[in-house]
Amino acid sequence: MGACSSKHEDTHLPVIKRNNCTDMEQSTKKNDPNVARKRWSFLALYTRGPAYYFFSRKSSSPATNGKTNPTVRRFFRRAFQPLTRAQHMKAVLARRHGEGKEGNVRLNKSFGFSKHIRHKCEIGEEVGKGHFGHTHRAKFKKGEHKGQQVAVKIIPKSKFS
Ligand SMILES: Nc1ncnc2c1ncn2[C@@H]1O[C@H](COP(=O)(O)OP(=O)(O)OP(=O)(O)O)[C@@H](O)[C@H]1O
Repeated sequence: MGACSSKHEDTHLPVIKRNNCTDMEQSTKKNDPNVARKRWSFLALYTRGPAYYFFSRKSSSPATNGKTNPTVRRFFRRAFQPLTRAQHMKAVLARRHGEGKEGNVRLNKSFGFSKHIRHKCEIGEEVGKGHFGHTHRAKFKKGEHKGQQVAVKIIPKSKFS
């Protein structure tokens, strides 16, 4: 009827009319999202799951009333706290010694020399610096290694806590 008008009538092109609308109008109605939504609204199963709202950044859950949940975001942004220097050192040593698979690893402090190393060695100048300590040139004063030049790495006790 009068509600459906077409440009084709002006240009005298053949127009096939069906249900008072042209084919062109039928196709535009098909592409209209409102029409499509109405048509499929009876399917209650066609809804987004909670995982969609949980993981998508742009959309927000209807439960939060359009507002984002900062706690959830913060949780996902930083899943693990960064290791402290001591924890890092423990992890490195555990990996080096092939431990860590059991879970609870204890740091082995039985290596190296006691604080009386200066009685045994003559400690010279610093030759380098590592992550955890500094390395010095040293020479044994007594014992089976007397006269031998070595490099001694000094790790402060604070790094072991
Ligand atoms: N035997 C050596 N002779 C000469 N220089 C050395 C010797 N051992 C270490 N150094 C010097 O000391 C620096 C630091 O050595 P270190 O072993 O502490 O390094 P690192 O393993 O990287 O340290 P970290 O394990 O603490 O991260 C080296 O870069 C090197 O220049």
